[in-house]
Amino acid sequence: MERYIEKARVIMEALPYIREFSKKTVVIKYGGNAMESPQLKELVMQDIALLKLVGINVVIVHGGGPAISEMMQRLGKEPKFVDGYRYTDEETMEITEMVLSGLINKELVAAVNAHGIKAVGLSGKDNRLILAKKKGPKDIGMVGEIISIQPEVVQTLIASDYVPVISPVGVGEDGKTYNINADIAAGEIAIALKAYKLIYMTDIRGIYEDINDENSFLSTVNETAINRLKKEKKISEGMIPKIDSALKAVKQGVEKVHIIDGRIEHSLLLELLTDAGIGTEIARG
Ligand SMILES: Nc1ncnc2c1ncn2[C@@H]1O[C@H](COP(=O)(O)OP(=O)(O)O)[C@@H](O)[C@H]1O
Ligand SMILES: CC(=O)N[C@@H](CCC(=O)OP(=O)(O)O)C(=O)O
Repeated sequence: MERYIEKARVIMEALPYIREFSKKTVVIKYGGNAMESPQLKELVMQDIALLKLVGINVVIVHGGGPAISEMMQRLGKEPKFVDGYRYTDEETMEITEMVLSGLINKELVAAVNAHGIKAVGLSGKDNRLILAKKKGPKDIGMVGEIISIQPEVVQTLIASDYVPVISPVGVGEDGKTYNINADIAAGEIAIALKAYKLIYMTDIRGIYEDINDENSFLSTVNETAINRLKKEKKISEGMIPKIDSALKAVKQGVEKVHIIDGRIEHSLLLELLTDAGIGTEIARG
């Protein structure tokens, strides 16, 4: 009997967290690297179903960098990155839109639906959710910088109990299609929705002072620490847009921002509904 009571205790550990998060909006940035294993992906979908069923307004913003690179290679194109952004010529933009707004977006929607949860896929083009312009100052092709987020369509879906699943492809005033870094899209969408929490699921435990030293893990960083880490060039590649957008979100009112390891089984449940603080918290101040 004690064994069963212990299980009940574990479930009860979630009660204060369910109370805290119920009816609140939580934006989850689901990175391409954390999508690579089909088994893990299924566990992520289970977590999302549970979070939705306990009353959390889950919004998914997905990436898919590795899948875009793979498709480019299949089509004989070599992926190139500049400061963590994909060099996006016209053809790469077409491939990016097909992979992100087509394959990945629809696959995620179907996977959430398979758990009996209502989900609808959108890209930044739907009702001009992500209005963008060409990013400067370097010419990296059709990479976009966000001008504004028009969150009405997402708010409408949330109000009707859907999980919105968003692909980070933006549209310009010029009608052109822009490739937006998914971390930046997630941060801006969280701000526009006045989300309570923003979680970046990635392929590393969180932020390290020294990426080669397991003992240098940082469970919390604030603006001062982030500025120092950047100045000392301790943050590189894909972590740069993540940390920049995370900090911006914290400064613009998102209550809690976390970077977690999407390779850990049930990382979302651990982060949201248990006492186990996994990952790095981006703190205010
Ligand atoms: N100081 C740091 N701490 C942790 N990760 C870092 C750091 N600097 C750079 N990185 C890199 O950032 C990567 C995560 O970003 P990215 O590859 O863009 O992931 P995702 O596809 O999930 O957005 C890590 O795998 C790591 O190689
Ligand atoms: C401009 C730019 O770099 N866009 C990204 C969009 C996808 C993305 O960000 O995916 P991850 O989160 O999986 O890295 C790209 O083309 O890879």
